Amino acid sequence: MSFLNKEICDGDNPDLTEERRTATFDTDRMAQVIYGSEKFAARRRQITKSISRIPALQDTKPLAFMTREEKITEACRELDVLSDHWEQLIYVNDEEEALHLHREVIGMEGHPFALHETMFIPTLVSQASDEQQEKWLGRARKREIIGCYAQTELGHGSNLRKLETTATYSPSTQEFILHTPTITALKWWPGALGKSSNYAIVMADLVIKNKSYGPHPFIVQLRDEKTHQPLPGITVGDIGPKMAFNGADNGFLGFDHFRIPRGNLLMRHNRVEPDGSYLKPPHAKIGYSSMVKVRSRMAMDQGLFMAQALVIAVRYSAVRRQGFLEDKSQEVKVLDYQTQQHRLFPSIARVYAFIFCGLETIQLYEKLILDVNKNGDTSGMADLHSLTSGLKSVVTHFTGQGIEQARMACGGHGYSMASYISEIYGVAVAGCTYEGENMVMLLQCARALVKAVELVEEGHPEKLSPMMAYLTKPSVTVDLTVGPEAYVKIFQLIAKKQAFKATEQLHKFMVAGDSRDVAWNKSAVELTKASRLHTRLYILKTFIRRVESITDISVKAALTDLLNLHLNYELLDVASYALADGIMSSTQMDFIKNQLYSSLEKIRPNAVSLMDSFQFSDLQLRSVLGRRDGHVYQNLFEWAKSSPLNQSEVLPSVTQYLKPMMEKSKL
Ligand SMILES: CC/C=C\C/C=C\C/C=C\CCCC(=O)SCCNC(=O)CCNC(=O)[C@H](O)C(C)(C)COP(=O)(O)OP(=O)(O)OC[C@H]1O[C@@H](n2cnc3c(N)ncnc32)[C@H](O)[C@@H]1OP(=O)(O)O
Ligand SMILES: Cc1cc2nc3c(=O)[nH]c(=O)nc-3n(C[C@H](O)[C@H](O)[C@H](O)COP(=O)(O)OP(=O)(O)OC[C@H]3O[C@@H](n4cnc5c(N)ncnc54)[C@H](O)[C@@H]3O)c2cc1C
Repeated sequence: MSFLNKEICDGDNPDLTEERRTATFDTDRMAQVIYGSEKFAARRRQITKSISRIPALQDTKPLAFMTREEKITEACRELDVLSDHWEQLIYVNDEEEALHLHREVIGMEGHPFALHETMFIPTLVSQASDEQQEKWLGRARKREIIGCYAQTELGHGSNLRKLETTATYSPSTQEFILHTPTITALKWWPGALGKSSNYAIVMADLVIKNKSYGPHPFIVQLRDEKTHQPLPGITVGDIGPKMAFNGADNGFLGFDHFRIPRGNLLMRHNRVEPDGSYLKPPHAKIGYSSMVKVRSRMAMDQGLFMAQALVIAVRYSAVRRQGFLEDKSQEVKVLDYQTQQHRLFPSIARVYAFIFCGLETIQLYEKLILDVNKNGDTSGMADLHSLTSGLKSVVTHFTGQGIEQARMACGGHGYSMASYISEIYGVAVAGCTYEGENMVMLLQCARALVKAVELVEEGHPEKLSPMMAYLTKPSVTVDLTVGPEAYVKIFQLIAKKQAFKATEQLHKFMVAGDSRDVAWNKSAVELTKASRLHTRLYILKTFIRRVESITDISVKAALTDLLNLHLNYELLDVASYALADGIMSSTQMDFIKNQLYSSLEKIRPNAVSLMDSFQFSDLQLRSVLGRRDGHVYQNLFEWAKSSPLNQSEVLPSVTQYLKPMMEKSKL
């Protein structure tokens, strides 16, 4: 059976058209699975179409040829155009639609509202009291003010307990005095802080009567709403160019005894009364919820980053012809090489796997905030924290690897900014650092794992959360031909063994006299390994669950091929653990390899459509190499001709330096 990939156009490169015609599923139906519902997949297409009808958002100068200032100005111009059309384009206050709109129009290099949407508003939603929401949330949602999230300092990012910015309460004036006591206390890194934001959520150490209560969120006005000048007592600016994200003004911020009213401490969960008495929150880490929010989105967002790189690499691989197989009269598409498939297809599988996890964790966060805000129920916080800590670390690491492979899969043209892959890479790998450095977050996940192992060892397996239940599973011999569940069983055994080994090592050091912290550090590499395996098991199980739930037969069949590839690739990747512990035999290893190679062949005819299903417009992709029409050579030549260097035949640098130098050499 052949399904028409909906947007086949007569003028497209025939090599791509051929790929689209031979797909075995409908890309609109696949988009419904990717984006979680028929309704949202259709809304995305509708929004993309509406954007394409706004001339001021088309044909912008390529970002690769712009300076940082030009990028920032261009993002602001686009935001201004969008604000004139906002209500016609999306349902106001729909976060997913707003994200899609921004991704499409402004792209991934950053913009003044990036942190406003992802952290400033969510912090007001989760941390501000009803009265405070009344005062600020409406204004923020209407975009009358621009906010950011200022937590990290020059000297500390990971260890929040050592943040140095203080918010000292003065009962006589009922104000907090914000102060930056040292250079290392300067806020450093917050996105959109440098030049765009006029408000910030500032995380500062709450001090009352000389007692420190740890980091708390405050809403702080930074700039005059009319003039945009920094308020007296505030030093603020941009931290300079970065590896990527250069359309964003990540900033620094210092306070010189800057006073804010008592009502600016966000007080949904804790309070400071006028006399300075402090009311504790229901959970010590509730003030960290905005970080958990972003982490809960990261599997989805990183999946979409990797998807963009793979759309480019897979389309290009289907039009790039080089070398011969059997037929010596025509060169083959490089996508037909097994090595090219092995380079790209496991990442395609991971993209789908990450996105399915993201769909789940985004919902888990929403449920958690409802539970906390409506019923004061914080019981889900620990599990979501450990899950999202592991997940953000694993997905960002593999996304970086996948994007780099996509770049190499495009040969020389992958290295050109025309492919846009380097920018996607730069933006995506920032995720290994922001929202918790990956090692630090893997160790957070390990805390929960060790606790769970200790419960099993102490004879309390009934106290384990469902995610940890596999730690009680007995060793069994597994027949891999049975299907996905057999792979899960082996993965569970591997993950369980590593969790117990790492915990055993930790305990051994403690028994030998080390403090828990020192023993923890001596076991840290083994602990992070346990966290990775635990998280990869979760990803694998989510993938299986999602595929099982699909009703469209052809979509399910295509995703089953991808799932099989994922199962075999993941198991092969961790096979050293399984072999060392005698969980798998070398015969089983050979079986997995053969399964993997045959999965590559099965996926090959659907590769282009599996990536087309993400329905990224050319505007969003910003890749000359990955455009939907597949006319890569013409498009590359036009792009190169448009380079500012090619706008004159002889550059001033030649007239000024090279010519005189060559003349001198003649003498
Ligand atoms: C187009 C562009 C697209 C997308 C991008 C756009 C915008 C986004 C871009 C960038 C955004 C980036 C924003 C940021 O980076 S904001 C700054 C983020 N910073 C961090 O993440 C800091 C990381 N550090 C921490 O989170 C913490 O310091 C810590 C490592 C978790 C340790 O905290 P600490 O207070 O010292 O606690 P511990 O003593 O280690 O643990 C005590 C106890 O508490 C548990 N815990 C910790 N955190 C939480 C939590 N959030 N929820 C629930 N429980 C938590 C911890 O596990 C431990 O529990 P035990 O039972 O083991 O005792
Ligand atoms: C693009 C980008 C955007 C950002 N946006 C924001 C923002 O909007 N708001 C904001 O507040 N911040 C933001 N940040 C800052 C970011 O959250 C921090 O940089 C991040 O949390 C890492 O902290 P750090 O820089 O202190 O790293 P460090 O902790 O100094 O990490 C350095 C090394 O030390 C290791 N290390 C540190 N602690 C431990 C430990 N306990 N055990 C083992 N190893 C350890 C790490 O693994 C790492 O290898 C952004 C950063 C980037 C890159």
